[in-house]
Amino acid sequence: MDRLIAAINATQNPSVVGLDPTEALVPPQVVASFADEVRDSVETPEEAPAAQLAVAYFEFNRAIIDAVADIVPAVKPQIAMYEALGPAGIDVYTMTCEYAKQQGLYVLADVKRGDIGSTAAAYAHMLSGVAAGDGAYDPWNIDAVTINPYLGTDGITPFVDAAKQADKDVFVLVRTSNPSSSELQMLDLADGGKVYEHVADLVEGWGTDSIGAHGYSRVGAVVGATHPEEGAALRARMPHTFFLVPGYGAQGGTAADVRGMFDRDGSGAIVNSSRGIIGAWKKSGEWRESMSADEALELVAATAREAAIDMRDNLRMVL
Ligand SMILES: O=c1ccn([C@@H]2O[C@H](COP(=O)(O)O)[C@@H](O)[C@H]2O)c(=O)[nH]1
Repeated sequence: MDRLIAAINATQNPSVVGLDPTEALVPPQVVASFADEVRDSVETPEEAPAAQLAVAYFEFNRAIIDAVADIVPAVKPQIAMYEALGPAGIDVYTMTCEYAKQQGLYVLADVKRGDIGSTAAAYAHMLSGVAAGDGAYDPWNIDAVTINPYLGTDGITPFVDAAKQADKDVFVLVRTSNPSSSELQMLDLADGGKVYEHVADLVEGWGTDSIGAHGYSRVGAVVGATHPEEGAALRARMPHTFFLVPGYGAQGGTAADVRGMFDRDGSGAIVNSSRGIIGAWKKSGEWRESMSADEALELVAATAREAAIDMRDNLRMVL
């Protein structure tokens, strides 16, 4: 976690931009501008719409990354949006991660893996790469992954081991931001605690032997901005666990809501916003159907930067 904390300190900005493109979030003229190029490159006509969207996602992401790389420490590409497009989407996912790394950003792959140990070990190669001669082939260019703890310790250990080996990090779901999260996470345990509190204790334990120079381990926790009281209680309960805090903006979380998830020094957490930043162009009222694709991308970039600066300034105000 030390590299992430150093990047946060360098930008004085504990926020991460979520790269979650969807067809509705990319200006239509940007998608349309790739029609000819894609028609000539696909093997079957059926592949064309997904391939066209995938190329558009990359240009959209690139415009956003260029617009925010000097003011944010990290990006969080959400793999679901890319997987939905098949192989072309996966290619664009890896291209996006690589491009973000080249711009000096910490790349947090939101992939929410979780499986039995042997399969988790395969998934964990996303962090460690695969053996190639004397070295390793690492096509993903990421710094961290999100993981789901439902399968317990043997589903987590391969990721923690791979993170140690590759000097990377993991973030485990503890108290998620979604409305139904309480169905499981708030269940009472026989000893009087809640399920999410037990998961929190496991996560703190999984990190004990990887505590870095800033006092936080490689094993972080996902704690939703939509649960301010529980988030603050978790901060006290998990002194060595860095938090990834989604749910800011589009899901209703505010800077005041996340204040308690930071430590006394204003460290210990990074807050994500995806739609609030990458979809800011739609709310600006400045988009016109008559714009060219380049003009639309300029609007995307300018509004994303503005939204990222607003978020940074709002967080700074409460820290
Ligand atoms: O508890 C969780 C865990 C993950 N997420 C992910 O974060 C982003 C949030 O997107 P917004 O557009 O800012 O709402 C998205 O990728 C989720 O899958 C989460 O929201 N809550």
